[in-house]
Amino acid sequence: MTETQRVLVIDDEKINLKIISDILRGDVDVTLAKSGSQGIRKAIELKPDLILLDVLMPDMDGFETMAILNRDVRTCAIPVIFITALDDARHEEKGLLLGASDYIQKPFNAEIIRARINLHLQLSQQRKMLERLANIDPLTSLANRRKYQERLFQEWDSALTSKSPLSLVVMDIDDFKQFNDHHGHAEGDKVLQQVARVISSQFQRSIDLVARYGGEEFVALLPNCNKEYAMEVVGSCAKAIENLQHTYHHNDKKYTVTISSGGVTYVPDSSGKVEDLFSAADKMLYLAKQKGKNCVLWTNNDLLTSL
Ligand SMILES: Nc1nc2c(ncn2[C@@H]2O[C@H](COP(=O)(O)OP(=O)(O)OP(=O)(O)O)[C@@H](O)[C@H]2O)c(=O)[nH]1
Repeated sequence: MTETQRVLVIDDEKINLKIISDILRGDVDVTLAKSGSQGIRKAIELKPDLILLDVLMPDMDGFETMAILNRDVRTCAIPVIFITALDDARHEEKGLLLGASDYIQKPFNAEIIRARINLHLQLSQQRKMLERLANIDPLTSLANRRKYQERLFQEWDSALTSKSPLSLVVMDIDDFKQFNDHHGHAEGDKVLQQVARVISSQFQRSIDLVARYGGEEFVALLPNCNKEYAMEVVGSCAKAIENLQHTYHHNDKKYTVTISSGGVTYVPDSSGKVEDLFSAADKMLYLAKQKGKNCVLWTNNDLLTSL
């Protein structure tokens, strides 16, 4: 089922807001704002698929509003269509140069408005689909490494500002080569999918990011999260994965699929480097494997600062 798309209309004249919402009603969700500042607030809050923005408004005009929307990471990707007067070529040009996707002219022509808006909503949908494809691992539907890297930098900066602990854990399936050799790659894929589902169901805070780092390795990035909570969740993941009871025999010994994990909790400061966070967790993972696998090892600031 496709979601109804949302269009935000920003115009100081009530009559224009009414005409446009009458034209669009039924096809899309319409949200109205009667000033630039109100429009910016609603754009941040509702993340519309498209914004229609009047050029001439008192206080903050359309160009200023667009410049603020462009500077904010939460709104800069939302396409904007300027509303201009029919004979206003200079404003059209300035709007397009600022990055507007298109313009519609007053007095309004219902058919042209519908056609233009439908076109831009289609483009917006395609762009979102491409964005999803670029950020999601196709086998497990988890975020991919690219998405994880992007979030890591954002969360590092934000933890640096708020001086809050950032936890990172790397989880790796034990002896997965043996499992593949015994059951075949297709069964191995199914295990990866199940493990991914288990891991993402255990990390329940909406701010946490779980991603497939590559191969049989997963990462979880936990903003504002202390070591105790992070270790508890990772422990639950490990138990739930063992309980899946994927077993096989190798050299007359029975094996069950398990994971080893390495984690770090760190309050970023200017002396630390974001890359060292992963290195510290990965080092813990390495030690967990050395220790005999199926266990969790964790570190904190000390290791990170000595890397
Ligand atoms: N089925 C399947 N296997 C994968 C995928 N990606 C990586 N692998 C396999 O994961 C295995 C990883 O092997 P190793 O790096 O030797 O690690 P391991 O056998 O898990 O050993 P330890 O990490 O030391 O516990 C290899 O056999 C890869 O082929 C995948 O997408 N699907």
